[in-house]
Amino acid sequence: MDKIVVQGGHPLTGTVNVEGAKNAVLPILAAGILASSGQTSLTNCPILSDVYVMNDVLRSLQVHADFEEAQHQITLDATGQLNFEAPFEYVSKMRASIVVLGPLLARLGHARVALPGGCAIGSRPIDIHLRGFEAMGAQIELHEGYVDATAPDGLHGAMIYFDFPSVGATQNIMMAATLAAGKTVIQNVAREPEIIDLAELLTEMGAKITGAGTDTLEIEGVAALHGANHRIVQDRIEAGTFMVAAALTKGNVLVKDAISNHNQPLIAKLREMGVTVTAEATGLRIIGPDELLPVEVETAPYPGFPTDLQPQMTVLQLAANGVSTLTENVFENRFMHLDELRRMNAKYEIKGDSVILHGPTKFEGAEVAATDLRAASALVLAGLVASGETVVTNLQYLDRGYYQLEQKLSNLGANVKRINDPQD
Ligand SMILES: CC(=O)N[C@H]1[C@@H](OP(=O)(O)OP(=O)(O)OC[C@H]2O[C@@H](n3ccc(=O)[nH]c3=O)[C@H](O)[C@@H]2O)O[C@H](CO)[C@@H](O)[C@@H]1O
Ligand SMILES: C=C(OP(=O)(O)O)C(=O)O
Repeated sequence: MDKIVVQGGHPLTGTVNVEGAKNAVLPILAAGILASSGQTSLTNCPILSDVYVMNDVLRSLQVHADFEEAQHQITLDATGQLNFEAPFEYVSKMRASIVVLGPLLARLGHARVALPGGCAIGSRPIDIHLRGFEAMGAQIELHEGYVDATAPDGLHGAMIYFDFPSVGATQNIMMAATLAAGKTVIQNVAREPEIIDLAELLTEMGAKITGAGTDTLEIEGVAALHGANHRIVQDRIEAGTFMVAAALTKGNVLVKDAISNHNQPLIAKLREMGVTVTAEATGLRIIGPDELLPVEVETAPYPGFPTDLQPQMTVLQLAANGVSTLTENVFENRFMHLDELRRMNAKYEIKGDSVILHGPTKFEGAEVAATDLRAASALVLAGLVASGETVVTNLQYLDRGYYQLEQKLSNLGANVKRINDPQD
């Protein structure tokens, strides 16, 4: 099993590159299913285990998926006879594979997709997705662990209101609506940059979509979509992770190509904590202060503070000089990294959805295990400022969303190594 070993105490300096966004490329790969003619060519694709899993899901559906890693390019061909079933074997490896349901149903009139389970951060139901498909005329049955969705006469446009601006439901229903008969209006949708990226790809494929990035989407169905070329948007969560790391280590880092508009809530909180954040021509420069100030943070759907930066942010708050709070409003169980940080000398109390974090923490190196993707990066970050050696295990989570994190951090001057220990 691989481990990351960090010797703390080195400020980060230099320039770091950011990959294409995991959360953009996954639904965009699923959108490739919709192209009944031509190939879809995607550039700036990140080399992540989740991307390999999504390619395998597509291949199980008879979509040809070719990943040229050296070019960060994936070419999809969905022009052949497609299979309508995404089996448990693949879906169980990655929740996000549920976004193939909308494209399959729209293209084939039938989709059978294994029900994704919950995960460490929450139970993550898909009721909003399913109510959306039903409003568009689909019949949904749940049996033997599968969602069976049929619309033999095709989907029709509908007025849909989401109880919560779910990212995945917005993507799934938007994709299904591109080929539905008539107009679909979806209110209270997610506004994340990854939704805009997907809408841009779909538009390049011939879809008629307005309102991406606002709380209402309008989609006029078309008869067919074709392949297109698209560059995946930069990963704002990876960028944000490096921004936090720079601030934490009193570093001076240029996060290349980071899009400041996509990380406004983080930038605002970093500035409140005394961090210098400057937009430069080629990215965002982060300079950490000698003393971090405590701050209150609440996660919320975009444009609120992203839940996917919450674990990393708690590390920064624990390092701040005073008492900070963090309220997690998106997932019901996303504080598991704190149990591990406690082993590194963190002091905190959880009260319902909030945690009170007592800084300043003198982090002490320890052996800690990641419980999910962002917990993994948060533990590596804590190691950067801990005394002695920190060993982070369960790196299968890290590999879902970070490409060569240890390499990028050591290029910035950190003492971080990834080692393979065959004894484990
Ligand atoms: C691959 C991907 O893009 N993943 C992101 C996506 O996940 P994902 O699309 O799964 O997140 P959602 O926005 O759907 O979920 C947010 C909340 O809504 C709840 N919910 C969602 C759907 C539903 O039908 N019913 C329901 O109750 C979930 O349990 C959760 O508590 O957005 C999350 C919220 O920003 C991010 O943390 C994930 O990194
Ligand atoms: C929670 C995340 O991803 P997923 O929805 O794929 O589990 C994440 O990227 O932090």
